[in-house]
This record gives sequence, C-alpha cells and structure tokens, in this order.
Amino acid sequence: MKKIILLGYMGCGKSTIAQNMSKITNIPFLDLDKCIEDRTNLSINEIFEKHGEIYFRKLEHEMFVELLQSPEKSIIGLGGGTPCYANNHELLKGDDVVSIYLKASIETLYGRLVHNKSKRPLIAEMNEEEMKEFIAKHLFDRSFYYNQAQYKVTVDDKTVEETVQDILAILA
Ligand SMILES: Nc1ncnc2c1ncn2[C@@H]1O[C@H](COP(=O)(O)OP(=O)(O)O)[C@@H](O)[C@H]1O
Ligand SMILES: O=C(O)C1=C[C@@H](OP(=O)(O)O)[C@@H](O)[C@H](O)C1
Ligand SMILES: [Mg+2]
Repeated sequence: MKKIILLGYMGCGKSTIAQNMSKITNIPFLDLDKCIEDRTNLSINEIFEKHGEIYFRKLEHEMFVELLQSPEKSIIGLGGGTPCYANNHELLKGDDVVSIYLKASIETLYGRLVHNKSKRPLIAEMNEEEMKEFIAKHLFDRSFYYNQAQYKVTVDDKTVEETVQDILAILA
C-alpha cells in the first residue's frame, strides 16, 4: 500500500496539509511527531529537554521505519529534520512511497515560525534576528536531503486548499 510522505522545513505546513488532505481523500493521516509523543507519553519539547536531540533522532528513525512497515495506505507528515538523519532520506525512494517536498521560502518560514516557535525546541529560545539567520543557514544545510523527495510543491502564497490540490494533481 502506498505511503504519501510530506517533508520539508519546520513551518512549511506538513502537519496542516497532511491533516487537510486526509479530510478530502479519506486516506488516514499520521504525524510522525505525534506518533513519537503518543509512544513516549512526552511532548517533543520534553524529549529534547530530558533526553537530548540524539535520543529524539533515534526514536524518530525507529518510528518512521515502523510507520513505513505498516500495511495501511496513509499520509505521513514527517518532522522537519526526519530526512536529514539516520539515512532516512533513503527511505523516501521506496517502491511503495510517494515523497513530496513542501518547499517554502525563508520569508514564508520566518513569517509562520516567528509566532509559532514554543513547541519547536530548535528555535524556541531564539530572538527574531537569530531566528531569521538560523532558518536561512539551516534550510541551506538541509536542502540536499529535502531535494531527495520524488516531487516538489512550492507552498509560498498558497492557501492550504491550493497546496492540497497541487499535491492531489501530482498523485492523480
Ligand atoms: N497556506 C498555508 N499552508 C500551511 N500552513 C499554513 C498556511 N498559512 C498559514 N499556515 C500556518 O503555518 C503553520 C504550519 O505549521 P505546521 O502545519 O505545524 O507545519 P510543519 O508540520 O511543517 O512544521 C500552521 O500554524 C498553519 O496554520
Ligand atoms: O526540524 C526539526 O529538526 C524538527 C522539526 C519538528 O517538526 P515540524 O517540522 O513538524 O515542526 C520536530 O520534529 C522537532 O522539533 C525537530
Ligand atoms: Mg509538523
């Protein structure tokens, strides 16, 4: 069964788009971060605080493999870092996988994240200036991995509905 995988930088809309696409298509939706939170009974912030990022990356890899192994068709929203660790990007090319990079500009990401950082431990403590510089550098570092996706959808200046329609057109 096919897995439709949404990837991209924090704030590009993976969780929002996956959820909305699920409503339209009736294909079940899974958010990798939410699966990790449910499994550990800890929030992403708590996992980073108590156990550190390396531990989170290990859990993230294990949970991603587990989701891919389940037989059901599903839409999976990854975390922003998922393709960039533990060779997870290789899993974006599997036979039963359609991977889609939701590509957003630094400006779009900054605009969404600046008021939405508290649940994202990598940026939670940054001031506005630090954050803009961080996003620019981090996105550059990660782009190699994001570009391993089979398809790319630009999300700047699009409504949630427009992005969902663009993805559905790719899948048609
Ligand atoms: N056109 C849009 N598409 C997706 N998200 C949008 C859009 N406009 C505003 N947002 C907001 O941007 C944020 C995206 O966050 P989220 O879906 O959690 O992204 P991710 O899972 O990629 O980090 C949400 O707060 C969402 O409401
Ligand atoms: O980019 C990252 O490394 C992360 C992104 C987050 O997911 P979202 O992209 O859904 O915010 C979450 O997995 C964690 O805070 C780390
Ligand atoms: Mg998310």
